[in-house]
Amino acid sequence: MLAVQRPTEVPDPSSVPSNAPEHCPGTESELAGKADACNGCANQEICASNKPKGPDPALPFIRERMSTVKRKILVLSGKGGVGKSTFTAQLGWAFAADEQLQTGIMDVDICGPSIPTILGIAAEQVHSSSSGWSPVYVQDNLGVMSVGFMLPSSKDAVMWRGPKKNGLISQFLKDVDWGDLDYLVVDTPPGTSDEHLSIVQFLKESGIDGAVLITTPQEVALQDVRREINFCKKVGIRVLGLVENMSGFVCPGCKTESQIFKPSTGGAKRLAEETGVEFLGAVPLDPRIGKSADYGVSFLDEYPDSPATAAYLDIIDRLKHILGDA
Ligand SMILES: Nc1ncnc2c1ncn2[C@@H]1O[C@H](COP(=O)(O)OP(=O)(O)OP(=O)(O)O)[C@@H](O)[C@H]1O
Repeated sequence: MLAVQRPTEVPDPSSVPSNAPEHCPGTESELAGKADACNGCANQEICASNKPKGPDPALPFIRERMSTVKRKILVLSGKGGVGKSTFTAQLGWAFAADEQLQTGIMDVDICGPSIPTILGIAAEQVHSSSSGWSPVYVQDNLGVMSVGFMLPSSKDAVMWRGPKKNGLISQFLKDVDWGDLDYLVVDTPPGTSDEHLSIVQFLKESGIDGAVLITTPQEVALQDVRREINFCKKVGIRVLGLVENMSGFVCPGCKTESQIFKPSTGGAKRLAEETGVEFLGAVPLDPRIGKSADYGVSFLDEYPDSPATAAYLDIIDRLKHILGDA
């Protein structure tokens, strides 16, 4: 009779993928891919491959690189297309509006890296030197590293499996010469996938200050954001707050606000109250946000008097307070 292989130790939560079966031993365990619980799991083949177990050799280099970064913030969303990259870009621009602050944006949305386009640097290339890869600079104090810079064309999608994504994220964290940064904002893919687990695993020692969660008011998006909140709890990331995006339409002519995506269940504010998460604020739907992103210009600078700019700045202010930076 075959011996039943059950993990005897509690796995590190950051090594348990979100789609893992019950009793998953964790990707770092000696039993990864080989325990009974692994049978039928989508990740079994990767886990059972002979990749060396134990601490990743990149960790000391990442720790060294990250030692000059004061704050590391993740931007997460349950669903795609809710405005996560747009928010990341506005956050970067708003931080960089203070000339004293150095900000970096790391775009690990491997399937849809839109940050270079939104920031108007899609045609740029990454250069490497003896001290590592240089970020592409939007302005002196706002640097960007994105998988988008590695693609032959912005239309090319990357279809990489877990280990390759893991390798790229490790390289972004250890080989990019960010220099001294006040803020490193990480734009992640929607949902909770390999990229999220990699980030958590690689930054565990250096510390993540927290995550900002983006959603739209619809119930389908809110349901998915609940999963993100649970993920953050599971892997021990502080949720800095929840942002509701595209939360009402302000007519540029008459300034009347109408609810395009009417929340049927109380929206993000109610969800925040229910889950004990801070509600950071709501950004209205404004077609000029999409236009600014297409032209790669800062919406905050282009439309300083718009309700959406006021909302973004309010949210960012609140975020700074929560971080203890204001
Ligand atoms: N408040 C807003 N008003 C109007 N348009 C918006 C707003 N926020 C974002 N958008 C537009 O919505 C679209 C999706 O935004 P974005 O790419 O930031 O979403 P995302 O969540 O990062 O998507 P993905 O997960 O697919 O990368 C873009 O065209 C963007 O310009």
